[in-house]
Amino acid sequence: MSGQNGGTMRENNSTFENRPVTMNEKNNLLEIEEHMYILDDVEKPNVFRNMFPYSEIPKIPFNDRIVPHNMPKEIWITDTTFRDGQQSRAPYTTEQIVTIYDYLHRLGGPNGLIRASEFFLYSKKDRDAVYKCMELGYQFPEVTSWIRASKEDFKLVKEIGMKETGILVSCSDYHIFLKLKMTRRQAMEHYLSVIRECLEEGISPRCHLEDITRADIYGFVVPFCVELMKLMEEYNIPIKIRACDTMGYGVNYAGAVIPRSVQGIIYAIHTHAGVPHALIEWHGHNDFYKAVANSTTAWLYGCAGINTSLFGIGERTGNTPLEAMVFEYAQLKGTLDGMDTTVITELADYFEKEIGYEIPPRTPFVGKNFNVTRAGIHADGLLKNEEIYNIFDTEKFLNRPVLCSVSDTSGLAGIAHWMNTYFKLHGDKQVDKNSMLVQEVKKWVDEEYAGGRITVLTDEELIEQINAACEKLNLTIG
Ligand SMILES: CC(C)C(=O)C(=O)O
Repeated sequence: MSGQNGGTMRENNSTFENRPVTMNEKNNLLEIEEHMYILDDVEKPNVFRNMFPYSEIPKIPFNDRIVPHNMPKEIWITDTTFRDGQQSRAPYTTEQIVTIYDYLHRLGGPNGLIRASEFFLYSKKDRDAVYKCMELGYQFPEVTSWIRASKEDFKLVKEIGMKETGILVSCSDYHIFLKLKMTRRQAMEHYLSVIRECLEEGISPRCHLEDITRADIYGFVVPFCVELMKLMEEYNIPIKIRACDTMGYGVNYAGAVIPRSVQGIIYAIHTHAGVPHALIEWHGHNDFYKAVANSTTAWLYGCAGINTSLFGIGERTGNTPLEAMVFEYAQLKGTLDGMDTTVITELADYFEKEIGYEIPPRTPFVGKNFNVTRAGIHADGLLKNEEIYNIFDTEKFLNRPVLCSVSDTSGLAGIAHWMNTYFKLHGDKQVDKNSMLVQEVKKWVDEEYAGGRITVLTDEELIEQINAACEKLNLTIG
């Protein structure tokens, strides 16, 4: 596998066929590699019109270069709820930030799988939240910052006692030429000087390579990362590379062309720029519904950290949802490694009740309906064995027992299942779909819909009808 690029491809065709590589050859090769990825200081921006025609829907070209799987031994999640998340909504109060941070700590478990979170430092309120979170004394999530890239702000980060800060280093020509009005060389020199200032303060920079899925990977991103790795060696301070799929253009299809190929980008950063797995992070957006799949792909191809935000709240269509990556982690690794998934339900309740954020009902893992089955025929299956229509034991992992909502299509089985779940009836206490009680309630349900109702029945209505039926039949429930 060598550099795969649209316009400015430089390939390494050197091979050492069927014989051991000598030390000299290895050193030569390393030198060649380093010089192969020199900055391509183009005169005009490369906006990849073949992929992004703007007046047409973006296109996904393929060159069928296959990237090998290369999942790091250790992978983790990082959080941007208080940065990208807050950019897209009304700011959280200091108290809300501290409460959410505390939940994140519990969710991440003793192994700190929610490794870090990033905070604004702009206002007093922002800084108060940081102080309060730091006072909790948790190792994880590490409290990191997001600042304007200036000497004063680096000093502020240091004064507060933080080790790491995010710095914006936009890398596509859309940003370099069209927004910053710079050439690639000017942008690179500017970024490197800012990062040097940060290192001079002893702060570890996390470089946010904005818009990487529209950037010239071998003409700018790799040469820039090679320079960053040299700075890292010079200062002996870790430099993180955050690959930001700002517009959600990344795709995870095998053989797709960079800069859209997630695996191609991660491969280039790790193999050709020499960035260690632990220092590569992926930050996705969901504009094309791909935030989760792309993030998992980034893990699979060499990225250790996936940056996420709670419930995917972030700019436009949002970021990779944190809770989704918890379950992706468990599926890839075969273990939760100590993460407490029930905290996800507590967080969802907190967001709805305390923050007033309405979680769309069909949202996986947290929406009101995520494990609610409506159709009668499905409910019948659930009643026989809940595994048939539930993704996993949602009661155990999320404190959310599988539910069957009652509507005109629920049938007797749906009503019986609703009662058993709602009243937590187990064993011989359970009601049967053929019982008098269920039949009596069904009569009322049928009348409701025969009268033209089109909405599902609420819990309160059902409880009222069940109580009335129990009284009529001289029964008690449970
Ligand atoms: C502003 C940058 C860092 C970002 O969040 C993104 O690229 O999505």
